[in-house]
Amino acid sequence: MGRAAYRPYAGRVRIAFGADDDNEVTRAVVGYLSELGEVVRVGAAEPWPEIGAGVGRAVVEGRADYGVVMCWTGTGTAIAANKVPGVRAALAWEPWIATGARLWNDANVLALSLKRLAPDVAVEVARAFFATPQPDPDEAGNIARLSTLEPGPDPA
Ligand SMILES: O=C(CO)[C@H](O)[C@H](O)COP(=O)(O)O
Repeated sequence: MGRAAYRPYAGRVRIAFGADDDNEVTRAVVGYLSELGEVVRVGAAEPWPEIGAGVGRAVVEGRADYGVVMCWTGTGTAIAANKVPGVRAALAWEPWIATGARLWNDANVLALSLKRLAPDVAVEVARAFFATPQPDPDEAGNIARLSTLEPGPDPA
């Protein structure tokens, strides 16, 4: 899977973005996302669980096509986003992981650490995520299986 496999997005994408802190890494990522499409900011002043879940809800409710969450580790917002049924949030720290999350997991939310990635690396990871628009068709069964693991509605 080399760089030649990456394809740019055809149209403008709507990206829900939430972070529980603001630094040069979050600003670099938001700058890149703003070039890519429309950035829908979610819950800047809220604690990380609300930010992660808020971004997840924006995606599954169709207010955004994808989400990006950031916190110190990236893990808390990823966990919170994954509590929302229909979200497939993936923590990535290098481009190959982000590409694989799109290809093999159809991840719809990218989670990044705002403390442990350099700004240019964070942007490269996001670029890899958004340059991979279609999941691998061979993984369709496994990706569909994920939704069967989600809790169903409470019995009446
Ligand atoms: O990485 C995080 C969660 O995984 C948070 O960003 C980190 O724990 C800081 O949170 P708070 O400002 O609420 O102490």
